[in-house]
Amino acid sequence: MFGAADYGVDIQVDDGDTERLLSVTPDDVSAAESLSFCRNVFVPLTTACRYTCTYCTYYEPPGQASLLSPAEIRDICERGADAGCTEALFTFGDDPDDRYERIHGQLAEWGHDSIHDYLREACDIALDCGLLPHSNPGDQTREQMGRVADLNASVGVMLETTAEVRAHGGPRAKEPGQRLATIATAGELGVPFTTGILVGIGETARDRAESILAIRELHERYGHIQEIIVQPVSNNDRWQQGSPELETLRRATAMARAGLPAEISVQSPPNLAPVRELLDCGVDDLGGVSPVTDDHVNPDYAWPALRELENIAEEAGVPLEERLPVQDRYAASEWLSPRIQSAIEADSEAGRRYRRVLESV
Ligand SMILES: O=c1nc2n(C[C@H](O)[C@H](O)[C@H](O)CO)c3cc(O)ccc3cc-2c(=O)[nH]1
Ligand SMILES: C[C@H]1O[C@@H](n2cnc3c(N)ncnc32)[C@H](O)[C@@H]1O
Ligand code: MET
Ligand code: SF4
Repeated sequence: MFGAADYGVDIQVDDGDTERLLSVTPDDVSAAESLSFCRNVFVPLTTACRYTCTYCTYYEPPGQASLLSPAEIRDICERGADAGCTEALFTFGDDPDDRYERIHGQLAEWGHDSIHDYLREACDIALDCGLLPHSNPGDQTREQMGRVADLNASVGVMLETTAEVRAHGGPRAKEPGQRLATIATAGELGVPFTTGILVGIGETARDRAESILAIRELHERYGHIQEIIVQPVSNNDRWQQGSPELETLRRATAMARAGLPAEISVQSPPNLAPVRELLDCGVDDLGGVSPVTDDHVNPDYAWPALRELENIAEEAGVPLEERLPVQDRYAASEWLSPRIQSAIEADSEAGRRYRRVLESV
């Protein structure tokens, strides 16, 4: 349990008063009544990336970066569909800049003038294989997101933090302003959205509170945030500064739960976080878990088997529920394009699989 600690963070407001904007006490947060997860395949479209985040081993420099071919995308998606998955997760490097001539040349050869134009084809392949696309291409302009919105069940980008941190520094720095703009764009376009905070990259507790409040504000404006991931940064060959302490993660998770409306799920990734020790802080989702592919962003951290997720839920005394990459409350409304809606409703093997997942909860 929480102990006596007050999880609050003082935020100094403009007029000089100190206001407790995000003050969390044990009474504000309790364990969720169920745990959900989504069966997915991870499709790493390209390892090219305009940024160089210091904790990330995913991106590769221009001479080495790769691009999956349409045949490779289809192969991953078919394996996913065969394993009962419902989601194709397109997570890849942020919009490769002009240093990546080779990648742009390859895209041009395949008839695409941008990575988003190619993502559109990739989503089409996933749908054709019976998977619902969830794309996480990092920062996007309105035009880029608009290019792929109708072929995605949901879209996501980790806010990570509103703070300027050294981990994002250097000549090609990820900027919080641009991340927030991407989340706002999704709201304007009416796209169900996943975001999250990355804990332990040099941000303070106050920065985490501000990040959560920024997400809340955008959700209040657009109503499009379906879940927030509270993700601990993990050690790898490029990042050896360690992961956050359990207590830090507990505070961050509790703060997310208490600071956001109940309809927003709080996700803890079971391959990166000690989920069992976070459940009483309000976690209700275990995110996308793959029976088929690695977590290509954190390849040293294997997905737990379904049996392990069942154990976690059983020990907590709550049901484990499979979900689609879009939350039920967006599923049958104006939030989804006709193409995605008809994929869910289709009288096909995939449509029946989606409805089984929807009806199981
Ligand atoms: O398998 C993963 N899924 C990741 N997901 C997918 C997530 O686990 C769920 O599959 C989605 O929430 C859709 O239901 C992300 C989704 C986002 O929108 C933003 C970031 C991530 C990060 C990961 C990730 O590192 N690994
Ligand atoms: C897919 C998401 O994974 C996160 N990400 C990138 N590198 C790491 C790491 N070492 N540990 C945890 N998360 C990471 C980024 O925030 C990205 O948005
Ligand atoms: C591989 S990282 C995930 C997608 C994107 N490059 C981001 O940082 O948000
Ligand atoms: S975390 Fe995403 S944006 Fe940062 S370097 Fe890795 S792939 Fe690029």
